[in-house]
Amino acid sequence: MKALLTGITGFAGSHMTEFLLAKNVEVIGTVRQRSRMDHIRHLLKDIHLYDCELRDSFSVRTLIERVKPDLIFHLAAQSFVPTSWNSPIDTIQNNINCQLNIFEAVRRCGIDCKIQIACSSEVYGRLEPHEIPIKETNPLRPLSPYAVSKVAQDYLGYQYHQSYGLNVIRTRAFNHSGPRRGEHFVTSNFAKQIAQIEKGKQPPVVSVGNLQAQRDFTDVRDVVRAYWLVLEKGEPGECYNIASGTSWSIKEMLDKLLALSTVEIEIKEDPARLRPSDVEIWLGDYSKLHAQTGWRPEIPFDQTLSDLLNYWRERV
Ligand SMILES: Nc1nc2c(ncn2[C@@H]2O[C@H](COP(=O)(O)OP(=O)(O)O[C@H]3O[C@H](CO)[C@@H](O)[C@H](O)[C@@H]3O)[C@@H](O)[C@H]2O)c(=O)[nH]1
Repeated sequence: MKALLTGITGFAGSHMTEFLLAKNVEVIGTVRQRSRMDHIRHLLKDIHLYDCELRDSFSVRTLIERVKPDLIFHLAAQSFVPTSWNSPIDTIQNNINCQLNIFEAVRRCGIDCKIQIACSSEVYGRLEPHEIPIKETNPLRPLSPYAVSKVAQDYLGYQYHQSYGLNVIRTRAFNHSGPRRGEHFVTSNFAKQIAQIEKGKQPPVVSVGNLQAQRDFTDVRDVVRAYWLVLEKGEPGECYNIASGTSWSIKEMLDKLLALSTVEIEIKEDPARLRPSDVEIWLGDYSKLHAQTGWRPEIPFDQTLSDLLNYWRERV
């Protein structure tokens, strides 16, 4: 079986690759000139990489026609919410165009494959108190340009299934973390700062943004297992939440990281880290995914944070 991964050099992509190789799936990934290989260097001898600019329809079509994948995991995206405030058009164009190029290539080449698209809990946006925990049936009220791009990706997945019968499954992952998490995301950012403080490379002060927000964190290794299971057992055209079903405030998450450290650390709010609007609470209901595939989260959040902090301790 052949799997094509976009975003293979990224955080989720590298974990997805490890998962697929352990299942003896042939892994093919798309890269660009400027892609950094750090996360997949240890896997290079076991995978095939193709230069492909996903925003270019011709490149994507050529690749898909040549590879004829059985499975596509579409993980590439501009995924950092604050970047989408600074340059909304880039996030919107990038996230929508790349996915459309994949869909059009599969459709026009008549390739029979299953496609997982990485949508997001961000599609839900503003919530009413009675809507928690969040089900897939919840209204979508996106609160950032990034979230709007994910709504578009999500609905295009639905529409291509309805219109053309494309075998698309939409996953709405809530926050996820673990080793290799990009340093701009909150868990990784705090863990890296703590690791730097421990080594005396930063004064003993952690800079933070909004600590009141609550997030539902799942380990990335559980998330990629869900990505696999939805293609194996999920219903084409459907969407599935991937969540832990537990919510932590960002302050609670920071306290957990600080408790893993041996040094005294102060906390300081940095106004530049606050956002024009921030989703107050994520708490996902993953019962639909569980009923369809048997998935449930296995790795406790404390383990995720400990693995992440150790990851940074080895790198700073
Ligand atoms: N990044 C960051 N976030 C901070 C900080 N301090 C507080 N926060 C708060 O921590 C929360 C999480 O921020 P991120 O880690 O940047 O993630 P996100 O905006 O929730 O988005 C992530 O999860 C989505 C799924 O729910 C993903 O779709 C998205 O790509 C991303 O992975 C937000 O409420 C943010 O305001 C900080 O210093 N840095």
